[in-house]
Amino acid sequence: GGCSKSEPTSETQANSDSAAAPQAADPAQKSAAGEMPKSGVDYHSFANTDDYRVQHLDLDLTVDFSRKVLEGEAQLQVKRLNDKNKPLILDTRGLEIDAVKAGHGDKMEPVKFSMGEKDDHLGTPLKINLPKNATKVAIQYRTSPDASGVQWLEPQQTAGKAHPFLFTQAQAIHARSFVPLQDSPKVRITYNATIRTPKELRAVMSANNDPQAEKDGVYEFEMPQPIPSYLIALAVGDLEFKPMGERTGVYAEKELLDAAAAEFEDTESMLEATEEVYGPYRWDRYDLLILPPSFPFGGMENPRLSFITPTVIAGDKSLVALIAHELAHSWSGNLVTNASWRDLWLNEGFTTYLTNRIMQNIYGDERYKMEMALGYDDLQLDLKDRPDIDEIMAIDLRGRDPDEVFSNIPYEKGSLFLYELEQKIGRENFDQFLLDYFNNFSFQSITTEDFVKYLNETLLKQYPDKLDAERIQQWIFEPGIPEGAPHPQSDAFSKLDPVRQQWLDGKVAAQDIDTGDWTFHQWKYFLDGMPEKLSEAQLKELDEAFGLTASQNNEVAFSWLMIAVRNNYQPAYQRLEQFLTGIGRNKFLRPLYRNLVETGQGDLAKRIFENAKSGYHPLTVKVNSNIIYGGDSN
Ligand SMILES: CC/C=C\C/C=C\C[C@@H](O)/C=C/C=C/C=C\[C@@H](O)CCCC(=O)O
Ligand SMILES: [Zn+2]
Repeated sequence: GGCSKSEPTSETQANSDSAAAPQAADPAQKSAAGEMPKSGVDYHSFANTDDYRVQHLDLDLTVDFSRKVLEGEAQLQVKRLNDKNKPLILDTRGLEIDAVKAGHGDKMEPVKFSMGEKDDHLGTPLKINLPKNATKVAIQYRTSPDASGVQWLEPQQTAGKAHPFLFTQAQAIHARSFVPLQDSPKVRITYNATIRTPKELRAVMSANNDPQAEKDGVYEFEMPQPIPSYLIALAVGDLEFKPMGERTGVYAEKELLDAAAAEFEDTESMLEATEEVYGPYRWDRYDLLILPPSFPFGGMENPRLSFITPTVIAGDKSLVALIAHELAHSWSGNLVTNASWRDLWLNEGFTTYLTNRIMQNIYGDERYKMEMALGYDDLQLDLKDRPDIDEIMAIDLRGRDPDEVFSNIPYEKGSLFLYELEQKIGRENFDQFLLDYFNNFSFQSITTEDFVKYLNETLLKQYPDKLDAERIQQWIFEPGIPEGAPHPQSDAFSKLDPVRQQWLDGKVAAQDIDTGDWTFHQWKYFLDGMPEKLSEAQLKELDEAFGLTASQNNEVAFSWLMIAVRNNYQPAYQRLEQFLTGIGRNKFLRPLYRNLVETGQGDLAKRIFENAKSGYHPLTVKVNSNIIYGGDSN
C-alpha cells in the first residue's frame, strides 16, 4: 500500500518566502497519517511551479573528461504566473553555482541566490530573487564528478577501448544533477544546446541530431517540442551512424554498428505500423543510440534518440521488444506524460500495451502471446516477491526514492488493465479511444485523476453496459489483480509444461528434448518454471545438454544464473561473476544480488559488487548497494 512517510507538499517547500534559503524537505513534517497524496502535486521537486513556469532552456556546456565535469551556462526563459514576486526555486543536485543573472532581452543583471538544505532524495533547492520584469535567468555552474544522472566511462569500459564515453540518465529525478531547472514531469520545455567536446568525439542529444555534423568539437542541438526534464539526454563518445530506414538509424561505436543496424532493422516498420493506428509520429526522426554495457536499463525513451543497452543485440532479433517499447513511448510517455512519478503507470502501462501490439503487428500472433504471457508472469513475480513495492498503479511515492520503488507493476498491471478494456469493448473501438486520447492530451502532462475523468467522459459513457467505474477504480487504486482479469496464455509455452515435468520425473533425458525451434521466450519459460530446488545432477544435466552457463543470450543467461544461485551450482559461478561485472543493467543485477543475499551468499555478493562497482552507473551502485548492505528501504 501507499507509503505514509511523506515529504511536505511542494507548496510547503516551494512557497517558502522567508528571507532564508528554502527549507529542504523536512522528513519530520509527516502529512496526516493516511492522507492521500494530492493529485498534481509533485513531491519530488522543490520547484514552485505554481508561481513560475520555465518554458525554454538554452544550454551551453563544455565536457571535461579529465575533471569529469560538465560546465557552462543554463539560460532559462521563465513565465511568471502571478504577481506575488516570490523567489524562483529550482531543483539541483551536486551543482556548483558560480553566478546567477536575471533580466530580459540583453539586459541581464547579477541577482541574489542561495542554496537550501540538501535532501537525501531530492537534492538541493536553488532560490533566486528575480526582478519583477525578469523573463530570463542565466546560471553559470558545473556538475559534480559523481553527478547521479551522469556516467563517465573510461576507454576500457567501451567497445573500442580507445576513447572515454559519457551519457546521462535523467529519469526519474536526475536531470537536476546536470542542469538547474524545474525537474518535474508536469513542466514541459523546449531546449537548444551547444555542447563542446574533445575533437575526436561526437555529442548526441534527445534533439535534432545531425549524423553529417562535422566532428569539430562543437555540436548544436534543438528540441522544438516541449518535453519534461527527465527526457533531456546527452551522450558523448566515439560514435558513428548507420541509417536503417527513412526516419530511423543507429548511432554506436563502430565495433557495434553493423550488428546493431541488423538487429534493429525492423524499427522503421515498427514506426510505420504504430503511427497507422495511434496517430502521426510527432518527433521527426527516431534513431537509436547503443550505449556501453554499464547502461543501467534496457532502454530509455529519450525523444528522437532512444538510448539502448547492447545486451539486446542477440543476433536473432529475440530481444527487440525493447525497441518496440522505447518507440511506443513516442506516444505514451513522451507525447502524453505522467504529471508526477505517482502516475508512472500512464507512461509505462500504456507503453507496455502498445509494445505488445507492435510485436503482434510485426512478428505475428504467437510472438504476441508469448510476450504477453511473459509479462503476466513478471507481474505475478513482483506481486509475490516484492511486498515492499505497492501493488497499486498510482503509487504513493511521498518520501521515497523513485529508483528504489521501480518494478514491473506499473508496466504489467497497467498493460493488463488496458488489455481488459480492449477485450470488453473490442480492439477497433479501443484503438479509436487510444488515438483520441493521444490527440486530446498531446504534449500535455496529466495525472491519474485526469485519465479517470477522461475515461468517464468517453468509454464509460459510450459503453455503460460493458465497463464498470468501480472496477476501474479497483484496478488503479487497490492492491492485487481484480477477480476475473485476463490471464494471457501461449500454446508455445503450454506445451513446455509437460516436457519440463517429464524431465523432472526422470522420464526423459535433457539431451533427448527437441529444443530446435525454441525462441528465447520459450527458454525463459522453461527455465523460470523450474522448481525452487534442483539436485546437482539435474543442474549438471541441464547445463551439459543446453550449454546454459555459456549462453550468449543475456535473458537466457539471467534465467539460468537465477537457478544456479539458488542452488549454489558452482560451475556457473565464474559466468555469474563475469555477468554481474560486465553488465550494468539493473533488470538483471538487482534480482541476482538479491538472490545471493537471500540465499546466504551475501559475502560473495559484496566481493563481486566491490570489484565491479567502479564500472557501474551511480544509480546501479545505489540500488544494489542498498540490496547488499541493507540501505534505504524507503
Ligand atoms: C513507481 C516508481 C516511480 C517512478 C520511477 C521512475 C523511474 C525510475 C528510474 O530508476 C528510471 C527508470 C528507467 C527505466 C527505463 C527503462 C525501462 O522502461 C525498462 C527497465 C527494465 C529493463 O532494463 O528492461
Ligand atoms: Zn518504458
